[in-house]
Amino acid sequence: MDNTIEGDRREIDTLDARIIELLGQRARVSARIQRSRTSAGGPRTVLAREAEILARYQQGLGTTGTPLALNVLKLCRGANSSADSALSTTE
Ligand SMILES: O=C(O)C(=O)C[C@]1(C(=O)O)C=C[C@@H](O)C=C1
Repeated sequence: MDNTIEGDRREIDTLDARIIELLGQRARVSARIQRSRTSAGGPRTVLAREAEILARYQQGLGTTGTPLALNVLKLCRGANSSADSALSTTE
């Protein structure tokens, strides 16, 4: 029983590490888009695009998908700041 729980926890830890890595990767791609748009004089955020993303998370994960998507977007908007060292590793 304990062995099964320990094994499953190791699997969860591995999955969480992958999710964190993917979120960092997403944030770096998002920062690239935002930099490109703002350096051309555009806005940092595009609400229509964010609405598409919210809808996709909700479709895939149900109502919990919405706050999750909002936090993913928040993370990715913040990744543009040079003070954010946790996400600033190169791709
Ligand atoms: O798709 C874009 O245009 C982005 O800038 C990326 C992104 C995102 O992280 O998904 C970030 C900010 C925008 O408000 C919309 C979406």
